[in-house]
Amino acid sequence: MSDTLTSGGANAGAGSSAGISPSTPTLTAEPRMSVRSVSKSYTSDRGVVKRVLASVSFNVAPEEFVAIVGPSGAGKTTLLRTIAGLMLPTSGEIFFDGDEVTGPPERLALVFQDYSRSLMPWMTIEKNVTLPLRRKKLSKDEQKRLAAEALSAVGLGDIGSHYPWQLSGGMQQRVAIARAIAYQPDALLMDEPFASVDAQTRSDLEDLILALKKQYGMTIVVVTHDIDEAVYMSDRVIVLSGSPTSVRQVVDVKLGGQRDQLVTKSLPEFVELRNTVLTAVRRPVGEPSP
Ligand SMILES: Nc1ncnc2c1ncn2[C@@H]1O[C@H](COP(=O)(O)OP(=O)(O)OP(=O)(O)O)[C@@H](O)[C@H]1O
Repeated sequence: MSDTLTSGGANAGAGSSAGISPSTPTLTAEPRMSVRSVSKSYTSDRGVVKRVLASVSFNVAPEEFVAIVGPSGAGKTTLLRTIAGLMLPTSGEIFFDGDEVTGPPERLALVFQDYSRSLMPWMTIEKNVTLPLRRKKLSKDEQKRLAAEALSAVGLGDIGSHYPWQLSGGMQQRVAIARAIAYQPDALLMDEPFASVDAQTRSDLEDLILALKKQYGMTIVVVTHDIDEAVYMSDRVIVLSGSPTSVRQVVDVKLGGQRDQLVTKSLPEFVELRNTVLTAVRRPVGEPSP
């Protein structure tokens, strides 16, 4: 285990409040995503400027699973939306496969927490899943094939003709995941994807995402409030400081590729990693990391 900043080339933003020194990138391959000194401020109608991100820097390697955690209101969603190209940074740059992100990259898909707002209630499940595929200009048959394959991959093979409101919350979130998978993205960004489902469904969806990641070889970045979830699912956990946010600490999660809800979470290494992440999240501003 390491709680330093060397893995995957992640580093603390300049002037990190935790006083962590920048790391030496260790990646050999070109990163899938590179967040370089990204700052983001919002300006209110009355001209008040609020700085939310303060020089955030880290890389994400191809097929890596990175979890982002941090205090409430730190700017996690802002960071994810900026990486997704849904808004531009105030300063700094984001690269996806070496190209600067100036809008949503085509090979990237998003899953948000609120499935009830991300699925179109008047469309069948099949139509919801094929919706983003229109961007790819595929034939109708190919769209249907990809939708059927993705729905089957999330365990919902036979509900293409149903409507979202006929499904449980967990099933709707599976549909949102299927929609992302059908798009065959290289990378998946997820913002609190399991926050609105019950505990059992949550662990099922965590395992589903891990299985899909293996199957499709995706790079995944997830924002979560759940420290156990962050450690259980990821290869690295990036801990953000309070707003204005920078990278406070990066924790390598060396638990191997095979995760199991009972076995993995009972390992002493898991407990130690969870404590390391929790301590980093709770550390008061200005207090250096151990
Ligand atoms: N579009 C916006 N305009 C102005 N301020 C915003 C906007 N979006 C977010 N903010 C502010 O930026 C700060 C960070 O918000 P953000 O949602 O990114 O944090 P978060 O870490 O994801 O929060 P949470 O942990 O509660 O989900 C908050 O103070 C929020 O009010």
